[in-house]
Amino acid sequence: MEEEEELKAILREAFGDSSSDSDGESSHHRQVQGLVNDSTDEVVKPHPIFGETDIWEPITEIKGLWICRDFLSTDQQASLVSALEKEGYLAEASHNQAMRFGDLPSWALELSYYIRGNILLSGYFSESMDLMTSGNSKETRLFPPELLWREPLFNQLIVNIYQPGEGICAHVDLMRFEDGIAIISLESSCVMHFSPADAEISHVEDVKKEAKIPVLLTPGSVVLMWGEARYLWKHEINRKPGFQKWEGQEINQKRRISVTLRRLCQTK
Ligand SMILES: O=C(O)CCC(=O)C(=O)O
Ligand SMILES: [Fe+2]
Repeated sequence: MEEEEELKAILREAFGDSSSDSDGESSHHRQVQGLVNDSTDEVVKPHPIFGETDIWEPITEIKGLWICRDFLSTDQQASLVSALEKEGYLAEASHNQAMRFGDLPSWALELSYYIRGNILLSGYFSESMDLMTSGNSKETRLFPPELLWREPLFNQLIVNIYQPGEGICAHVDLMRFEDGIAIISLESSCVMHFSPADAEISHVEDVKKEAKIPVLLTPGSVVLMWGEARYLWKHEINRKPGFQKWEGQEINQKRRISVTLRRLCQTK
């Protein structure tokens, strides 16, 4: 029971108090309310809120790298693409990139709430391991609480639009961004490769300098990158012919859109 009270408080914190919210009819509020059985006031194990499943998979070779493949349902992906379209992000035909700092548009705030909520819920309802608590070793944690509870969770976004054949070179995200980055994928699937960042190679145990770890980014998925994954590994997407293979099959490439959410380091 105590845990249930705690969970309710956390959900209220993550999503706002729906009873006192003028926007009480918005879908995520309704869904969150659905976690508490009105007649018994008991917390029920939820239907996944944001997609078919809300399972977070660790990429076991890389500490701090997680993916939730069904983060956004097909409908939610379509709504996000049309929000981007309406705001002019998709206007250019060629590869382009649009950045926003500070006050994020409402769809990006909603994505942030979804990410926080989804992390919290999977931690609470995971039977095999508690993904959130400090009792867990740092390496197996989904996302450290100090990152999860910062306000705002994210204050910068990049929308990348890639035409078939276009990708992004191997890089570590700039140090002006804090730890804890989320990447949402839309439209075409693609393989993102992770390789050790040379300068830091000695810090990554048991990993060969040439290691290249492929991760399949499916539409509607979200990737979380923190700690070693964020600082000690480069990530890249090479969509030149021959590089986008998954389980021996070349991926049929279409336009791909990604939304990257980050937080700028505070300036003194
Ligand atoms: O498009 C992606 O999935 C990754 C984008 C990225 O790595 C970046 O903008 O730093
Ligand atoms: Fe990046």
